[in-house]
Amino acid sequence: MARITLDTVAHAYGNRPTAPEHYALKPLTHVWENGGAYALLGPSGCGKTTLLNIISGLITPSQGRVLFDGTDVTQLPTEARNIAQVFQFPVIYDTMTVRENLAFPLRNRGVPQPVIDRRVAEIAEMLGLAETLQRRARGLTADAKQKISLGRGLVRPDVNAILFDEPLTVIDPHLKWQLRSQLKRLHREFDFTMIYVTHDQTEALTFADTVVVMYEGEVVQVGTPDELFDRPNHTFVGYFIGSPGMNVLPAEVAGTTARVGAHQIRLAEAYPALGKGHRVEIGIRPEFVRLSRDGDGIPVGVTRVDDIGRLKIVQITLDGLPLKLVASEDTEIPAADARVRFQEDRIGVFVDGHRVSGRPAS
Ligand SMILES: Nc1ncnc2c1ncn2[C@@H]1O[C@H](COP(=O)(O)OP(=O)(O)OP(=O)(O)O)[C@@H](O)[C@H]1O
Repeated sequence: MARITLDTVAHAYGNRPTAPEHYALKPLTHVWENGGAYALLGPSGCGKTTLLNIISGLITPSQGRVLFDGTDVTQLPTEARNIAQVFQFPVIYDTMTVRENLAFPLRNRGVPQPVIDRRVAEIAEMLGLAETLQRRARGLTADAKQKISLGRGLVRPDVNAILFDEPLTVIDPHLKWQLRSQLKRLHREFDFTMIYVTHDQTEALTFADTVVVMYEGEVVQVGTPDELFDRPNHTFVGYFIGSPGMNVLPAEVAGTTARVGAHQIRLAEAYPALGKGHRVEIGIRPEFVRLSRDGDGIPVGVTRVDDIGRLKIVQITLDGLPLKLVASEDTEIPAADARVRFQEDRIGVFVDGHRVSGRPAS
């Protein structure tokens, strides 16, 4: 296991990057702590695989350094980094048995046979492959083949890190849930440094202790699932994490007031006058928008109500701007003259997508 440091690492696939948008990965400094369970989360094309490949050595970054426990490995190939990788699609030997496939990474390193046998049995048991150990991989289902791939990634106990690139994409949804929990358990048991790439927030939030959120080649926030929910640093994080995502409204902000259309919304903190050539927005999660009962609050139109069991998701418009709120199942949703309140201390202020901090209101 190793502590992996990325020191102002950036990457452009073209030869002569001249503008920030030429970079698939914009400059990033980050430390992946020894034994951490990380998810790298973001939409398609945001640079997740590029970042993972820089760590594994499949890509040499255009700039910056990669350090494993303080040693510069930037120019070292994958084989020299002692990293295990699991890809989206099975990487296995079809003509070998399941046992031979699982044993391969250990045999390759000259691990003694009794240790191989023990470790293969342990991993096979954990992944539900014990019954198929004698079978050739060729005839197995896509699910089973990907499980073998996972097993090959997990079988070596001495790796610096295990990198997973969307490893459950081809797996049946029922099995997905099960495998995710098993990976989590395995992390607790063996304390591997694991980095798990996904564009699925459920997958990221259930697997990881720390989630690294990427957007357009940039890491926009690193935090625990709770931090990402409670205090998104970027409107994208607010929108991407949570279901439904955070409401984002264009606003004019000065002092403790946000003006949205014709309405004034009180903020818990004070801000200097923001704007002038920048995009100013406020963000509030649907969980913190409440229907007002006392005839006070901001008038909204209700456009749709979805019952999702114990909760209702209510779609509303505020001066034509679409918004969502979450209410409990027994909440009466008024057909007309609805008004809402925003929970002040849950409103974030964002300039050009990035959260800005206010000062305590006097
Ligand atoms: N070999 C390459 N040559 C040129 N551009 C590339 C190459 N690989 C990736 N890119 C570009 O770099 C950007 C980031 O791609 P990357 O594969 O890292 O994103 P991702 O978040 O992993 O996406 P996905 O989830 O779709 O795999 C994209 O714009 C992509 O088109």
